[in-house]
Amino acid sequence: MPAKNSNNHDLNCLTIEELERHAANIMDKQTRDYYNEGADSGSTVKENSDAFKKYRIRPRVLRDVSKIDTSVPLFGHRNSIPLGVAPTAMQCLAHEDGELATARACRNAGVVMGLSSFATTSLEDVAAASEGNPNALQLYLFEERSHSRKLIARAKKAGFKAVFLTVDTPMLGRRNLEIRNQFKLPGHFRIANFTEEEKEGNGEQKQRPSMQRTESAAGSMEGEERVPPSGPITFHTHAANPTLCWEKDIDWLKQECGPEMEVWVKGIATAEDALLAVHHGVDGIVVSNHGGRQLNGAMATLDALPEVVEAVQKKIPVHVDGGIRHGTDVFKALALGADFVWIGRPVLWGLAYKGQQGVELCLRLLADEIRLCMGLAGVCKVEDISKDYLVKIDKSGFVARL
Ligand SMILES: Cc1cc2nc3c(=O)[nH]c(=O)nc-3n(C[C@H](O)[C@H](O)[C@H](O)COP(=O)(O)O)c2cc1C
Ligand SMILES: CC(C)CC(=O)C(=O)O
Repeated sequence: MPAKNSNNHDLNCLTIEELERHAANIMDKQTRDYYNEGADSGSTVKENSDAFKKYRIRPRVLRDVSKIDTSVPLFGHRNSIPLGVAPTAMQCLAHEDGELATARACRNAGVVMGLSSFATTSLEDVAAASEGNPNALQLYLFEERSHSRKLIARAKKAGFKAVFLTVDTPMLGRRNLEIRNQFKLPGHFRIANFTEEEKEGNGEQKQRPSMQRTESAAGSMEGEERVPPSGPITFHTHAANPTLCWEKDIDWLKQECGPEMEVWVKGIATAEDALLAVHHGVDGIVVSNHGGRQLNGAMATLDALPEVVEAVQKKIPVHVDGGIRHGTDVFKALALGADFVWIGRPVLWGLAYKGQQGVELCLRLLADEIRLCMGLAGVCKVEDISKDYLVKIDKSGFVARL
């Protein structure tokens, strides 16, 4: 069978599920387990995807859908689809070109890229590869402020449009395969945004930034005085920061980012926190449970979305991620009030499958599905997608209008 047909389809890979299967065969076990697993039993990873099945689309017909515009405004640009690439750490594990491949694919697709603080490519190199396509820097705000301050200043200088503060990691979730595999970043890779800190070394920082899980990720024991992490910047010592709080940290971050970069919070799951986010003047919210990698047993993000949308009352944009694998999933999330969605693992699968080409394929599959879904549902513009286009099906099969 030819690998491509006249529509330029990759005949071996026509869906995100197929991409996942190809990637699983290509990645080594350590990487596959690290990328794909969730916390504890992994039930939240599954529920994030399953939540979409509770909704069905109510298509409208005879509406002239010959001109469909899938683009949306974001960070002063037009994003070609209402979807962005969520920040995921250490992309060089999937493919040697890592974050550079993702940045180039995003640039070619006109899709925003979120870059993890714990990337294997520096933010300056990613910005250069993006050639003006907008990026957001995901931030793990360290207790040791000077490192974060430097990173923010570098992102500003490199032209990043926003900082996404991850707020669902006061401690790191327990990922059992990661522990069992004694997962660590192979020696030839770098946590590229912190190599300067490593060189500067303060005596305790002679080792290079490592990725080995340590028990300090769980925070201090009751009665023990908490000592901020020192030594090499590892994700297990520095990504989790149990001291983060609204009062102390959000104002500080807004001040550091200044007018040049928006400040978003990633990892909101309740109306209460959404209201606090609005109160503290952040520029936007991402409803997320970290792809089920943090609190297993948390609500699926699609289930958390309506209360956040209701609380925010359109005062700031609400985005969502978690389990999005089809164009129809994007449509459903938007119909429930999200302004935009982000995808995490599918991009890693694309990278593993064929590097930049694989990420382009991933984005193209979803872009095609979004357009097709809009056309078949009778919607020409993204802003016209509303809850009128959805019904919810409960366990007994009862169909309810929203
Ligand atoms: C392997 C992996 C690494 C991740 N790294 C980060 C990270 O460094 N920072 C962060 O805020 N979220 C991180 N995430 C979470 C994603 O940004 C996103 O919330 C999640 O992947 C969305 O769910 P999905 O993978 O089902 O699309 C990571 C997710 C995965 C799967
Ligand atoms: C640097 C990390 C903590 C990456 C992450 O967020 C994850 O593995 O889920």
